[in-house]
Amino acid sequence: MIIPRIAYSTGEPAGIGPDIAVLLAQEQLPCEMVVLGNKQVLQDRAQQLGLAVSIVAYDPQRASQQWPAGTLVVADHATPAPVQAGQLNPKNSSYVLELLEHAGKGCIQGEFAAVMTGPVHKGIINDAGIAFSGHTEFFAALSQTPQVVMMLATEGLRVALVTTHLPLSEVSAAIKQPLVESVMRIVDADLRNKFACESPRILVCGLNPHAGEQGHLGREEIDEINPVLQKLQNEGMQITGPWPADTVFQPHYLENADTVVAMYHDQGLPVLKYRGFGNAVNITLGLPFIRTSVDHGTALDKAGSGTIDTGSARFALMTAIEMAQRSQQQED
Ligand SMILES: NC(=O)C1=CN([C@@H]2O[C@H](COP(=O)(O)OP(=O)(O)OC[C@H]3O[C@@H](n4cnc5c(N)ncnc54)[C@H](O)[C@@H]3O)[C@@H](O)[C@H]2O)C=CC1
Ligand SMILES: NCC(=O)COP(=O)(O)O
Repeated sequence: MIIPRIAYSTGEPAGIGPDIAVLLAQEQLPCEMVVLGNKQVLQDRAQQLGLAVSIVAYDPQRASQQWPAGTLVVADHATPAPVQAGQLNPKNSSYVLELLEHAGKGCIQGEFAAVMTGPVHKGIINDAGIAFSGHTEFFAALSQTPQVVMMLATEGLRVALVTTHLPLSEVSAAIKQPLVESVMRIVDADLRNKFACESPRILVCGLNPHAGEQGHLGREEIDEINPVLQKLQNEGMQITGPWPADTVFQPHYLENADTVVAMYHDQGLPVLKYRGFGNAVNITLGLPFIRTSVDHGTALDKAGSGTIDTGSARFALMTAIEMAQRSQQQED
């Protein structure tokens, strides 16, 4: 059996991304996890956590293998400035992006079966003068994919988004038929292909309160969302809506659905995180490679403290492995 080689990009070095690498490596993993990061930072963080790690230099020519508990396979990248847990430094932003580029290109070229990303600090990257809104958009641009979809999943609930990291003041203008249609098609296709969902049942939120109340509280449902849903229903897709977002997140609706599609980030993700924070995974749909992520941010206040929860990281890693194995089976 092929052992999947999964890249783990450790993200913001002052955050909990390096802690996650050290903690996950304390047990034997059912994959080869290649840690993209700085060797010294990882060693220092392990020492801070009081955990022993044996660091092995990553060699892309070596066959992928399982490593004993306590081993960290590291693809070493230099940080421009010294790293202190919890202290952001814009000088290290170029390093963070270098890790993502390594991960993304490695996936595109087949070196890695998937990438799991650790958390980055979007603000400090922007402070460094680099335009960056998130991994989702970064990997879309890197792979020249015109449209991707952010989806978070936890036990019993998946939420995909039509818009991602967009100021609320720009959301309404972005909700247009072509975008809504391409997002729904990607969600439907990836649930079939990557999650073995034979005929995905998709519930779509409206944008406005009460899904616009027949146009009295906004027209996006009538002008932009409903025509797309009708077109896709006519093609046989199991898609319904636009539902009022405060109605659709109820067991009665969710028990007959494979995913909810929300119109914007904070319409859908608070519900998902309320249900499953710490046990959720973020997956980018529509990419030409597999990317999963933790459901949380950099948690600067907890870096090096030994008090973090690795539940989401484990879930993200296991999801990446399962997706990679399914993709391998489809190719065989
Ligand atoms: N995948 C990614 O790269 C993500 C990055 N972020 C970025 O993270 C930065 C900080 O965002 P915040 O809103 O403060 O969210 P956050 O998730 O970093 O922290 C929120 C609270 O949850 C706690 N927390 C988070 N993860 C934890 C874990 N694994 N174990 C224990 N406690 C945990 C933190 O200590 C804090 O109290 C922002 O720059 C944001 O853009 C946010 C979400 C995802
Ligand atoms: N709230 C999840 C989130 O914003 C993660 O974004 P990305 O970095 O995965 O694009």
